[in-house]
Amino acid sequence: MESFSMSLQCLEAGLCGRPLPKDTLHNSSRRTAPATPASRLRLLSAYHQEASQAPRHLHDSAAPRRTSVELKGLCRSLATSASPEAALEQPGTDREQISVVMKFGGSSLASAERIREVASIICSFPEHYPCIVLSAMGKTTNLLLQAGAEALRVAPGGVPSLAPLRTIRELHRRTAAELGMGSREDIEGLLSEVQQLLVGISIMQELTPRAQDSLVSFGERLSTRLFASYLRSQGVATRQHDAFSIGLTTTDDFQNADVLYEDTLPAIKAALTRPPGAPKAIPIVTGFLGRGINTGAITTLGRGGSDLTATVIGAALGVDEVQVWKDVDGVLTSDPRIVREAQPVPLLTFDEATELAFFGATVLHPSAMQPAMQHSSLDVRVKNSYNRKAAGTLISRERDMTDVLMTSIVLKTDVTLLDIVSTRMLGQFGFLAQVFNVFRDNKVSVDVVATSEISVSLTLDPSKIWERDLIEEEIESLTSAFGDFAKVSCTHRVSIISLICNVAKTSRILERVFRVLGQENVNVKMMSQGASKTNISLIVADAEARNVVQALHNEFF
Ligand SMILES: Nc1ncnc2c1ncn2[C@@H]1O[C@H](COP(=O)(O)OP(=O)(O)O)[C@@H](O)[C@H]1O
Ligand SMILES: N[C@@H](CC(=O)OP(=O)(O)O)C(=O)O
Repeated sequence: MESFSMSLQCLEAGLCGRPLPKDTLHNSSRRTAPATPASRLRLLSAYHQEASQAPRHLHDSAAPRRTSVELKGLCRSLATSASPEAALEQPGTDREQISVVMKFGGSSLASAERIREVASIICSFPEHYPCIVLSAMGKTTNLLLQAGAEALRVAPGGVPSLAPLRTIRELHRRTAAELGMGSREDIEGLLSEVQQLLVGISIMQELTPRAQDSLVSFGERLSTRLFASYLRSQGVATRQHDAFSIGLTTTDDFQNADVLYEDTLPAIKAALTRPPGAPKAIPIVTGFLGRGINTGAITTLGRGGSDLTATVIGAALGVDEVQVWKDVDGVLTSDPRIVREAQPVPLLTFDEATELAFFGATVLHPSAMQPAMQHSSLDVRVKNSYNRKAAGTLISRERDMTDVLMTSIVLKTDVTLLDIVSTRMLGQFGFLAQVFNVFRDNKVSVDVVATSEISVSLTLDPSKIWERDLIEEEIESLTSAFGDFAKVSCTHRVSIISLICNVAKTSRILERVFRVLGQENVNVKMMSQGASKTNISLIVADAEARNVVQALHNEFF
């Protein structure tokens, strides 16, 4: 254990480790000219080669459970290339301020074994002073949501034995024990607080969006305390922060709050900037959570919102790179659950990543690129915590599109399609404005739109509908809101297939797309080319969608 403690201490002091090729991180403190896409590709492949020479157990997700003795070996193997003295001479080994934000999602934190792996990943970037953003462990957020729903169906006395609550309790206690930490007061305190909240929900027989956000916040509050304690037990100075206590301020839209950047960025910068001479500690910050500006209550940033927390913190601190560590080799050419042979995409622009996330690729939060695009000059790198050797995906402002045709194929299912036809004469003035006023007044988001002079076809964002328990009822009230100025027909269960592609080559792309659709005997209900110039959307029936995605993937990759 001592050796691992030492290595992590060295990491904290910026002394230890097998330095990765500096430029591969694209965030050295000595960054000079921005790397061109081609040079970044070369650097990515250099990193790939270098990393693949590391011991097998560093990247093999099937490797046996690592004991502390093995962990010692791992840290030693990371510290082979330089003596502390030599390492000191390298740039970035003695950072005064945070130089990188690293976010680890639930899948990277599913067990004690994964938590050890995350610690060793952090250890493998000795040239950086990291800020760590964590999601809840494994499926804890889903379990908390289930516990909330079940609390409404049981008497208060039945709450302590609710199955999801028991699973959460056991997971955190077992993990703490397996990490050698035994019973921890802070963890036990939060576990009893979450139980009290569930009892309250059961007594009130009410689960408001506000209470639900407080409820799910326990996932990240638990994981960050557990991880910070673990690193401390290994000799690394850490400081746990709840993002809502260090100034991450949002609107009061519970369950899907928007970050208020003017308030948030300076507050986070002040909270996480180390005063000169103060002892160094790695901040471990809750992802996903904020504080509502008017209510002062805990809010959440939408499912998968920890990616956004990471980029918000990165923008506040002015770092060059935010790394989001997942369970896949980067952003892939399609959802691997639909297309097994999907491949990593090495480079993406922020626009492409945003479209991809918005149209259904759950790998990134749809707003996560916003701080990078609007409030800083950072890049985002998607990496695999189960396979460090994989180069990952580098997301930046621009890339060379000369040779790009198709980048990724994304599927969003269970969408509702509305066809809205004017009942008035051709060329009716203000028809489109009237249509969109109805959506504004009903606060319903629209995904894909296609228009003619007297009709509009559009799809409704299923996540927004689901969050507000709309579905049938709300769609009915929405359609009646069109009154007598339009006739509305509604088709449920359609899918949006979004082709994230080089729209400058539309003719070549569509010629191949329609050939495939013809071969598959599939009829497209609607088509739209995004204003962002990175996306062509096709609307097809749900039942046909997965086959179409697979067939298009075969065609283009
Ligand atoms: N285009 C895509 N590229 C990569 N992963 C995708 C894509 N579309 C969907 N996914 C899914 O996203 C998952 C990773 O996102 P997520 O589970 O939110 O990670 P984390 O919880 O670690 O932040 C993958 O396991 C994969 O199943
Ligand atoms: N725990 C939250 C926030 C999050 O970002 O999670 P993940 O990084 O595991 O997708 C969720 O499940 O939505």
